[in-house]
Formats: sequence, structure tokens, C-alpha cells
Amino acid sequence: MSFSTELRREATPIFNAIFEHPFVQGIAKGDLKREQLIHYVKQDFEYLSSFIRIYGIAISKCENREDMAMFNQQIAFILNSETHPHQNFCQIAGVAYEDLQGYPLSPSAHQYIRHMLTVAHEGTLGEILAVLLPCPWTYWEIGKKLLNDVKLDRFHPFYEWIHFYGSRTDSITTKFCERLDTWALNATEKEKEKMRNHFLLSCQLEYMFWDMAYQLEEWPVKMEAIKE
Ligand SMILES: Cc1ncc(C[n+]2csc(CCO)c2C)c(N)n1
Repeated sequence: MSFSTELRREATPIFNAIFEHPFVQGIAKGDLKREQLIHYVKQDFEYLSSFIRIYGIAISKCENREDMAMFNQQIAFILNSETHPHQNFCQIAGVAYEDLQGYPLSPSAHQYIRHMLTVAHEGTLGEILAVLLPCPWTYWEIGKKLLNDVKLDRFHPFYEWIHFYGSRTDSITTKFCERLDTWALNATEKEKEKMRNHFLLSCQLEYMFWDMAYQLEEWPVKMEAIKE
């Protein structure tokens, strides 16, 4: 069994909990509240900016052009395409995308981003791939599952979101898995253990991100001054 298949198998309970999460189910049913969509987009906009920075750190650790190109393509994808699913949520919430940008991070988004940044700064390229992989992998599977489970027509409020994530043959998950598996062939048991832990923690934090948006999670004490 390949290393990535092993990781996916270990993460099955978390993937299943994500599929069942009320926010993900709310996308399927089309019954999310306006505030929940707004909270998600505010937090995800910041998350994606951090993701781009983390790709930058990953590029600084690459030793060949193929790896650099792989991360470079993903930066372009986030900047140019990943705005579409956000636009879908904004349209349904009746807000301008520009008005949801530049907000401080909620606790769970903060924790997730810090987790990825720590591994990016301290870890090997294999560890970085492991910490980033749950992001495309969970969304790809959510998209495929919703495309399969939901009776989707043009009038479904989240038609575009579901199509965006579900109908792509997700080359990025496949590419990251292949690169991770090659890396794992030469990795020590100790490094593989770290990769496994980073991957599983990112899966847990993907769940927490959905929950953060659903619960409108904020810091316990409101302080306007906390800006990232
Ligand atoms: C919390 C959170 N997790 C995953 C994604 C999905 N996503 C973010 S960046 C990217 C492409 C990776 O190169 C994908 C698929 C999201 N939007 N928000």
C-alpha cells in the first residue's frame, strides 16, 4: 500500500465526520444561513492568502524545477480560480466579496494556519506536502460526494461551488500524493511518523474550520484590535 493510501485509510473517521458536518450538509441542502456563509468567506479569504505564503516557503525548499513548478501552478490557481466558490457564497449571502476581506482570524482558522506555517518553516518538503494535502483532498472528496448525492440543477444555490470542487479530475491531490509517495520511499521511520501526524492534524483542523464557520466561532473576549 502506498504511503498516501495508508494516510487516507487512517484519516477515514475524520473524512466521514467532515462529510456529515452540518455546514457540508448545509451546502448539499442549500439551507445555510447568511451569517454562516459570510463567516466562512471572511475566514477562508485569509486562509487562502496564508496558503499562498506557505507555498512560497515550500518553493524556497525545492531542489528542482518540477517541484517549483508544481507549487507555482497552485499559487496561480488560488489567485485566479479559487475565488469562484467564494463568489458563489457571496452572491447567495447578498454581499460584495471585497467587503469580506481583511478580517482577523477566528481561533480555529488561526490554529490551522499556524500549524501549516510551523511545519513549513521547520519541516522537510515531505512534511510540507503532508501538512498541505488534506486541504485539496478533503475538498475534492466533498465535491465528488455532493455531486453524487445531491439532485443538482441550475437553481441549486450552491451549484457552482459543488461543480467547482466536484467535477474536476483533481490533478493537485493526485500530484501531491505521487510526490509524497516518492518522498516517503527515502524517508526514515521518524520522518514518516512526523508526516503522518501533520497530515492527521490538518484533517482535524479541516473539520474544525467547517465547525468554526457553522458556529460563527469568535474569540471568547471580543477585541477589535487583534489583527493578523
Ligand atoms: C479551509 C479550506 N480548506 C481547503 C480549501 C480548498 N483549497 C484551498 S487551496 C486549494 C488548492 C490547493 O493548491 C484548495 C483545493 C479551502 N478553500 N479552505
